[in-house]
Amino acid sequence: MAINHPSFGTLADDRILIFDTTLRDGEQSPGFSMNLEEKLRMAEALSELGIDVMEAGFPIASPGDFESVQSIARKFAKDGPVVCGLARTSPADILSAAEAIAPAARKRIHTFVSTSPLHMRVKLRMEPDAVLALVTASVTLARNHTDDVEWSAEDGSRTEDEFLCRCVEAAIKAGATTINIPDTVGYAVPEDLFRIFDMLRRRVPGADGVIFSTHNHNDLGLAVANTLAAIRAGARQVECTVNGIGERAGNASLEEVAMAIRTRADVIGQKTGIVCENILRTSKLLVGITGFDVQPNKAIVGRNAFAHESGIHQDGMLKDAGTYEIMTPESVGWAKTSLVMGKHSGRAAFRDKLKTLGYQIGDNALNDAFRRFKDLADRKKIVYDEDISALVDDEVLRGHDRIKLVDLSVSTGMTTQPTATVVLEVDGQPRHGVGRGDGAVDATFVALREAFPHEVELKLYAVQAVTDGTDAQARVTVRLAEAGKTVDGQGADTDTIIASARAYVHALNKLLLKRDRTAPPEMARSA
Ligand SMILES: CC(=O)SCCNC(=O)CCNC(=O)[C@H](O)C(C)(C)COP(=O)(O)OP(=O)(O)OC[C@H]1O[C@@H](n2cnc3c(N)ncnc32)[C@H](O)[C@@H]1OP(=O)(O)O
Ligand SMILES: CC(C)C(=O)C(=O)O
Ligand SMILES: [Mg+2]
Repeated sequence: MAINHPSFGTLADDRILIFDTTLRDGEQSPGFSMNLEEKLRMAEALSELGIDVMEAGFPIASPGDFESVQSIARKFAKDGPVVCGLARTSPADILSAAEAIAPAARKRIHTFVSTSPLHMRVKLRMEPDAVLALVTASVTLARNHTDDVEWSAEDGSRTEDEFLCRCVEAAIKAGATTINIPDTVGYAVPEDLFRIFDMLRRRVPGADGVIFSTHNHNDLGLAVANTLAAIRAGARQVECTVNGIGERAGNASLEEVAMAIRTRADVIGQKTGIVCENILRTSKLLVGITGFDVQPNKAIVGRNAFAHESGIHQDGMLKDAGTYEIMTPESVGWAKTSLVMGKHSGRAAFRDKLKTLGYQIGDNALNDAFRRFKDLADRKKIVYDEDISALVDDEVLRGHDRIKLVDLSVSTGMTTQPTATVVLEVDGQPRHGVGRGDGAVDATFVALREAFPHEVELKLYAVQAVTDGTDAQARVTVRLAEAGKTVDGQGADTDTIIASARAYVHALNKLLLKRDRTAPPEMARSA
């Protein structure tokens, strides 16, 4: 049945209201406090995200909280989401909330009290009848200040059915327009949520004229599942936070709830007003403000949420993204799917990556490059595009080399003279060389000269890290000069000495090519 609500008018049967409490319950996460300017920026982003109600804070909690709620209310003085302030049952709380939200075009007071036996006995130290009286008094007072009043049964999921029904009935009679049943301690399972909402909607007089709301904490990792169960039982408002932040293990995450509703509309049959394309940037804004990143595997907004590393998945993705993606990354604000290159990647993804990096290489070169890529991926946690470019440049450049570096070992230390042993293949024949030097690189170059005797001048030796981190590849440039001809050789590897040897051998090959072009054939092929 369509509900007529003071802030939303007639609410369509298939519309779920998103009540965002990032600025209130979310801010209750240890270390997540935001200052006024940060809250205003978040408020702007949340409004652009299309939330329906913004719980802007708990005005009685501190002068700072009061000021932020009031400033947010001023920001939405003409239009925007419903601005909500939280209040306990005491008149001081309710009056403070009323004053703070007053400037907003649409405003809500959210008043709550615990209804579970444990909370009433030990926390409030009150008899149930006294709590019931507070429900009526607090909602009545709140209604004197705004038509839009939400009442919450704190620890509602651990409240006895009979008493919960009496409290909800009292709140409705006193004028509450939204009834929220929180799973305050994240104890419930989806079956509990379905049962509670179904029970309340069937048993409480006046239940069909109000919006039921669900507010779930994630202590058992069930906040989103519980939220969906409540929707199935008729809840029309969902309380959630960006990135799922909130008290202890957090609240139901806004992005997960919104995308579950959208992606599984076939089962859930509802929709929200969330502008899903804005999800990622809102999440990133919160991360920037609080300094707390989301875990990489976080659904929707984690950096791996649309990243594929394993070869079989990457192959499927290249054939049809539907094979491994249930929603598009673009639909929540990501630029595109990322095929992450790592040790689980296969040839299909590697070929595709080369294509996007602008390489066109034949099958043999591709196979050689792929072998080196797998070897690199075994040694390096993340293989970046720059690593692949360095590796392919290295491989392509070596395609027709007469001299190939087959093996290199170096021993060095503070009290031993560095010694290098190299194995080369020159025109298909193995050559060995051993060299000692001032350092490991020097010894390597001496060993190379022994394996392939030549007279050249070393003009430049430069090392550069391809990416960050101690496992980054080094890109080495070696400049050699011979008889007025100068060549640059490049080599890349996670080991600087190997990269240096590769660069030297590359430069030597270039010199041989130059000799080939200028000398008669019989001379050119001699070392
Ligand atoms: C489930 C939730 O998320 S509820 C919201 C939780 N958020 C916060 O608590 C953040 C902001 N809180 C605060 O800044 C402070 O706790 C304040 C300003 C609200 C209160 O501070 P204080 O007056 O020093 O009280 P204190 O925090 O020590 O204890 C809370 C009091 O509120 C009472 N209380 C708790 N809930 C309610 C309620 N819904 N209605 C009336 N009283 C309540 C407690 O019984 C306790 O009263 P007591 O001091 O008589 O035992
Ligand atoms: C104040 C209420 C709604 C709350 O945050 C909870 O019970 O978790
Ligand atoms: Mg909460």
